[in-house]
Amino acid sequence: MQKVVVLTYSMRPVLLSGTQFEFRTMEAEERKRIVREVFGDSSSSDEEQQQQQRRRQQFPAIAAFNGGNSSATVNDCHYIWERIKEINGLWLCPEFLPPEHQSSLLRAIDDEGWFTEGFHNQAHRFGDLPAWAIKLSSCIREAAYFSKYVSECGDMESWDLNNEESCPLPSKLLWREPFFDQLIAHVYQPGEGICAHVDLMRFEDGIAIVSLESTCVMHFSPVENETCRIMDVEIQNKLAPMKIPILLSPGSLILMHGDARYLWKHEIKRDPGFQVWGGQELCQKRRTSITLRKLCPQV
Ligand SMILES: O=C(O)CCC(=O)C(=O)O
Ligand SMILES: [Fe+2]
Repeated sequence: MQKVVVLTYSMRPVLLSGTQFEFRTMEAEERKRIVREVFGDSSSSDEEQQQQQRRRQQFPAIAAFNGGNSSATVNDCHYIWERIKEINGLWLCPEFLPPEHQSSLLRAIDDEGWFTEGFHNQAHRFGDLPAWAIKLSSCIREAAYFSKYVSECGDMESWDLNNEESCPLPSKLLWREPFFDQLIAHVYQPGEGICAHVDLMRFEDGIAIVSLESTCVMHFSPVENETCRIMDVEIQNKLAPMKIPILLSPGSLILMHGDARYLWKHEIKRDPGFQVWGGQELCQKRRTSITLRKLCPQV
């Protein structure tokens, strides 16, 4: 029997078609050393190509999404993220899924038959996620791992393993298993949205939202708390209208953790006058979104 040792972040021995896979846990330092060994510290363009090839082999989720066609890898294994500077823990990847992946995702949702009755606009799934959602989760993990972002001074930066703030998700969330075990698919007709809320506390930190079809603006506003109540009126007035707009285009992904998940509400208001970007009212069509979260362990 062939025996393969896979270094991973959690202990999961499994047996797959005659091959025994033994998963061994790695400590953070060892992980860093291996990542350095595999990807190297510095790179010429040749080396960079080889690195990308190796990464593709290691993280085949994107390729698998498109029937094994590895040429479909987004941004050649580097995902460009925007850190929303006003909100700690909020990251946007505007071009997460290329159009062909968006279409296959919409087809997969359609095939589930959740929305065949026109009046259904939300479907929840707990526990074992459908195969397409598991692939999507892997793509999200890949995107968070192979991230580049535009720094304050406008330079393109890569994730610095020693600086969690430069990564769209802290490693303890990025490498948890399962990454997600709950999903909601929403379908919004023009004019429909979702009121301001913080996601329920029964879900862990680290939430992903993938947007499909019509572009929309999601607004983030701070949760009112004791500090707000005791602040003087002038400060309150300054804070009250504070709404941070984020443009969610088709194929985009947002990741929320920490403050963004617990201290800010998010909402989509599609009444006239609220869906404005660059001074222009957005044209509204049907919008679909997929929210992925992990349930807190039951006590
Ligand atoms: O549709 C969206 O983009 C937001 C969904 C959302 O906030 C949720 O499912 O909790
Ligand atoms: Fe939400």
